[in-house]
Amino acid sequence: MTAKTVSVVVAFHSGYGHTTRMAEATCDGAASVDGVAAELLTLDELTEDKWARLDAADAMIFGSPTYMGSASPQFHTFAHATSGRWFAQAWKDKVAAGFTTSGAMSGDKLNTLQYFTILAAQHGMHWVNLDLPPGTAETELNRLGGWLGAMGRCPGDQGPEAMSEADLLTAAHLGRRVADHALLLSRARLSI
Ligand SMILES: Cc1cc2nc3c(=O)[nH]c(=O)nc-3n(C[C@H](O)[C@H](O)[C@H](O)COP(=O)(O)O)c2cc1C
Repeated sequence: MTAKTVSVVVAFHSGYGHTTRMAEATCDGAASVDGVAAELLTLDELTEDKWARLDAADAMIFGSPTYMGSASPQFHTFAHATSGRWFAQAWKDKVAAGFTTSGAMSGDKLNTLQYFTILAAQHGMHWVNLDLPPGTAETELNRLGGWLGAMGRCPGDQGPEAMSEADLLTAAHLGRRVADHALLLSRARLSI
């Protein structure tokens, strides 16, 4: 039996490029796993082709900046537009995970990640958390200490080039973890 290539789609919105950097790191992490094809999918404009790529994915990693304590309006528009797929439970048993960026240290990022988990749960998806203990130094993975997903933080007066390397490595770790889980699930299905 030939092993199937598992597909991971990083579905994200970014207003000013900070979340794009997290998305790229997440995608690179997922793509580094053998047997996995990973791609970026921006949610600014939702085309039929993008919906088809999401429908075909084994795993989706949701990404958005935290705006006003939640995901961005563009991400919310995407989430609402999935309601037809929710009605048909078309994404049931796909793997899901998420990441977000903010300007403040907390910035209420947790609320954005919780919003993603509820979206995934409504679709019957399997949420993959971040299995990293909180970092104890600015340079350590998961320095912001989240468990639900990857968090990035960049002060409001700095551009995307100032994103923390530790946060980008944390995002890459999440990408690899999601890819590993999607592979496991895919192989388990093939062996049934
Ligand atoms: C409309 C708006 C609302 C924001 N709300 C928050 C917030 O609630 N908490 C926070 O820490 N930062 C907030 N920020 C800062 C962004 O989260 C931060 O700059 C982030 O890195 C932007 O990511 P992006 O470049 O991908 O859009 C807000 C920024 C904007 C433009």
